Amino acid sequence: MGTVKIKKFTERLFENVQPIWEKNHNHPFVQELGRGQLAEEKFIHYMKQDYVYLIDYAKLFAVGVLKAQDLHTMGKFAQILDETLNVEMELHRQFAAEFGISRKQLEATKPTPVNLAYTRYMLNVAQNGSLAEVVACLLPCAWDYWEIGKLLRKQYGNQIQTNRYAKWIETYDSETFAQGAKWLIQLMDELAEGKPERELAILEEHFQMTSKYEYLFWDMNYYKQEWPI
Ligand SMILES: Cc1ncc(C[n+]2csc(CCO)c2C)c(N)n1
Repeated sequence: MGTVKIKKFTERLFENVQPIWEKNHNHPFVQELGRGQLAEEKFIHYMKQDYVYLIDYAKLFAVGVLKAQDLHTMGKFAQILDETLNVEMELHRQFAAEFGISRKQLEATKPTPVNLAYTRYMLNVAQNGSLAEVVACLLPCAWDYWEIGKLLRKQYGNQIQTNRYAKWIETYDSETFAQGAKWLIQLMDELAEGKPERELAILEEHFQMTSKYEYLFWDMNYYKQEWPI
C-alpha cells in the first residue's frame, strides 16, 4: 500500500495563486527591472513608495512579536523586523542617495491610493485578526519577492554586471531573504495545522488579496500613479 502524501497548506496557497503571481512576474515593471531597462523615474517612484510601504509593513512583524506564543517565534519576528528596517530599507536609502534623494525626502513620501489601501488592509488584519491571519497577509510580500529574485537571476543573471538595478536583484535573491521567506512559509503551515476549512478559506482570502495588491503596486509604480486630486 502506498502512502498518501498530505498536501501542506502553503502548497495549496502556492498552486492557487499561480495566475496572480504569473501576472506579477510578467509585469513590465518587473521584466524591465530584470533587464536593467526600467526608466529611472519609474524606479524612483517605486523606491519612494516602497520606503513608506515598508515603514508600515515592518509594524506587522512587530505585531507578530506581540501575538506569538513562544520565544523562538518572537525572536524570528524580531530578526525579520530588524532585517526590514536595517537591510532592506538600507537598499532604498542607498539607491535614493545615488539619485540625489535624501533620507528625509524618502520618509516624507505621501503614499498613493494603492499603497495606502494595501498597508491599511494588512494593518486592519493586524489589529483584528489572529497570528495566522497576519502571516497569511504578509507572506506573499516575502515569498513572491524571493520568487522574483530567483526568476530574474535565472532570466537575466548573465547580464547582471551591466544592470544598474543589480543590487535590487541581489538583495531579494540573497540567502537572508530566502531564509526569512522559508521560515514564514513553515510558520504558515504550523499555524494552519488542524484548522477547519472555514478558517483556512479566510487565510487563503488574505493571501490572494495581498498577492493582488502586489500586482497593483507594480502597476502603480510603472504608471507613476498619484492621487488624481
Ligand atoms: C510592495 C512590496 N512588497 C514586498 C516587498 C518585499 N519585502 C517586504 S518585507 C520582506 C521580508 C523581510 O524584510 C520583503 C522581502 C517590498 N519591499 N515591497
